[in-house]
Amino acid sequence: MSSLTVKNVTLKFGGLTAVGDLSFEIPAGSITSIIGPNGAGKTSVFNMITGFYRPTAGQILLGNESLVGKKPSQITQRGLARTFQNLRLFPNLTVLDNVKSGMHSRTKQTVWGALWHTPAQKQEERLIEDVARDCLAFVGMDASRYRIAKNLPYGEQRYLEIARALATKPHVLLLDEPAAGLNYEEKESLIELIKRIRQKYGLTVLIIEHDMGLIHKISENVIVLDYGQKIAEGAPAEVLNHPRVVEAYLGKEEEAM
Ligand SMILES: Nc1ncnc2c1ncn2[C@@H]1O[C@H](COP(=O)(O)OP(=O)(O)OP(=O)(O)O)[C@@H](O)[C@H]1O
Repeated sequence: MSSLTVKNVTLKFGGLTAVGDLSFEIPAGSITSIIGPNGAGKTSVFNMITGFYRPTAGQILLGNESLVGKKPSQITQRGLARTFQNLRLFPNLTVLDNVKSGMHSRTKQTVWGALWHTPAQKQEERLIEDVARDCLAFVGMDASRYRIAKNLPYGEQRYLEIARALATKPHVLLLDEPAAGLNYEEKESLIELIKRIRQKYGLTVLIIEHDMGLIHKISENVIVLDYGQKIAEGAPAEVLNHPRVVEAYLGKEEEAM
């Protein structure tokens, strides 16, 4: 397993610096949260790690390998998987097909094999189905596998995105606001699920969240961004009471009032 390193990373959109000279290291096997007020640059960081945006400057490394310049699919192949703030499911496909759709960047299927249904292709399809069902069972959704994704309750759609990410067999799982829109009980189950994921798959988890209760309960390390800069990092108890962090959040609330 490899650590994930963000080194002096900057991202500019024209004159706007969304992320400025940001550095941090996520130890392999840890659960880390990235927090910060709206517009602080959290999703931009995820988008750079997963190849959706290319940093204007700096390095992003998985172990010793640079991820900068690689496409999202190449980054998935290297073992990083993510979920999105706004769900990106295929709404009209079944739950099972949604999970299988995430796995093709990790399979060896050729176009000919897929067209002619060769024995090797059939065997691979069976394997894909087994892995997809295992991941669904793990998040408690195997019984819903033939339901159409858009008909699921919102909380289950969020779990489905997690199952789809897990099916790519990642080493690093990035969750973008996984608790958004969930009620208290659903959030408590999510905390248990994330802990079980780390325990079972031994992977590194990086979470963007606004829910302080969840951050407190789950994170070993918290990184705080404001205006694209890191303003604090450390254990949740100390970071969440840090004067600059309190000021960043309260300042934003006052501006919004
Ligand atoms: N594609 C883009 N083009 C131009 N500006 C962008 C783009 N994506 C993000 N930004 C800007 O970069 C800054 C950081 O945005 P980002 O979405 O990363 O913040 P965030 O911390 O994830 O916010 P939120 O909590 O609201 O999701 C914001 O000022 C945003 O408007």
